[in-house]
Amino acid sequence: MSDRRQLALNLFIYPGGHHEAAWRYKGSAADRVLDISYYQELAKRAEAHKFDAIFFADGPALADNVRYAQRFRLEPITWLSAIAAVTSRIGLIATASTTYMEPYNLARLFASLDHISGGRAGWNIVTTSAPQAAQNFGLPEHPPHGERYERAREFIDVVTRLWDSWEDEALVNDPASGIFADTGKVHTIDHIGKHFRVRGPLNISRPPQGRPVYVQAGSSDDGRAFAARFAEAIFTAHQTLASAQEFYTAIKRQARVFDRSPDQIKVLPGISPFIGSTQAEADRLQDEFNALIQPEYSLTQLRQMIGLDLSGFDLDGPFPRHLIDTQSAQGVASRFKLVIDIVDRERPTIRQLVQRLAGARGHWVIAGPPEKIADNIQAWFEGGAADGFNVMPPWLPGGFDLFVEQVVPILRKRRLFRDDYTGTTLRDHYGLTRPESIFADTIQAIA
Ligand SMILES: Cc1cc2nc3c(=O)[nH]c(=O)nc-3n(C[C@H](O)[C@H](O)[C@H](O)COP(=O)(O)O)c2cc1C
Repeated sequence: MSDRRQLALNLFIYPGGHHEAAWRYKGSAADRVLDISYYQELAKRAEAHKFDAIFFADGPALADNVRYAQRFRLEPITWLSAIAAVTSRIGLIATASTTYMEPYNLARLFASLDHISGGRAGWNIVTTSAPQAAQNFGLPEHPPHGERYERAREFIDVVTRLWDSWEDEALVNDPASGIFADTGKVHTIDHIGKHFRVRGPLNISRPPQGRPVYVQAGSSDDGRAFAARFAEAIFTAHQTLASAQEFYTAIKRQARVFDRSPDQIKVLPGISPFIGSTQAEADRLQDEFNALIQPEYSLTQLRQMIGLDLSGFDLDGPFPRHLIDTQSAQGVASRFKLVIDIVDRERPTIRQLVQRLAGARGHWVIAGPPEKIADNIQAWFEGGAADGFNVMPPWLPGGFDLFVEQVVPILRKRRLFRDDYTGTTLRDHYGLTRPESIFADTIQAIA
């Protein structure tokens, strides 16, 4: 075991891969999009290479561009439960929405996943970026950005206390004495707030990790403040080292305001690598993917990111910067800023912009030989920009195989990534402490 600071590496799984045309690429597993054995194999492979976790994104609505891409997926907790059964060490991170879930339901689901997996669950806390979800939940419209985060803060408070509602020693389960639970250690939470009224306690004992790992993925001002206060791992998208450094420094500084130790927050940007034995080969591979892009799909993606419909515009004409309303970033504020930064920095044509974003929806796409990928990972890791990465293969499974076979050994040789697991839970892998129940040592309990 190395005494050097170690990278955290997650495999972020999109069914066919992260490039928007991945499912059309000859090597992708497009026909296995609903085949659980495919995902079990991927997770086992990530575990064999000692990855920290696998991660599934999610939203409770059908994407409106499903005509052109594999934009649907299994429900993440169900999905990860089936994966938990065939793995033993790898962390399992599922996305679930604070805007479109109830805290009691969510607390049960994640407590169950943590029990089923022996302490490997993580919750990617999102306020949901897809506005069309509102119509599936009887709401006239997607709540505004600030309101979603306000609800999210109350939501976190409720689920935290539900997970804590059983103290660690509350489960006795002793047939000889006939005592199943020490009810002096099982607490109601009696929450009455603006958004929720929840009595508690939870109907299952405390999760093995105490609480699942809190992951957060919003990078707007509200999102950052939320992350600094609650998140233990942060997923984020950056195009440049400078932007990632700014984010990293600001988040760790903000965390101190909440009396939190900066090393209890792992900042994990996305990286989508096209790997070739030479730069020319990697570039060719990326070109092959870009040739499969369908502009109709790309323009819908762009509209979702920046609220601008460019259908009918000349793809090879300049991007019409003057049409952007910088005040209108209601959906995904951070992704909006990222796209505008690319436009201002590179002055691309519309086609060049959509190709930039096709790789991984605004995440960092890098093409090159394995050493170049490893050098860049090391530069971000040692340059105050990242504690690790969400690895986002352009296509699956081949794009992941290349990464673990060619890049991971270099990282290991440089003693930047573990040779083996040293613990069993996701908290162990990330080096996070296990929180005590907030009810520990209190005497108030259920009657
Ligand atoms: C790696 C990564 C994964 C994300 N996954 C999801 C997701 O699964 N569902 C979702 O609604 N938003 C997802 N997001 C978006 C954010 O969680 C957040 O909802 C969105 O960015 C709006 O917040 P913001 O304006 O603070 O950025 C993801 C973001 C990143 C960086």
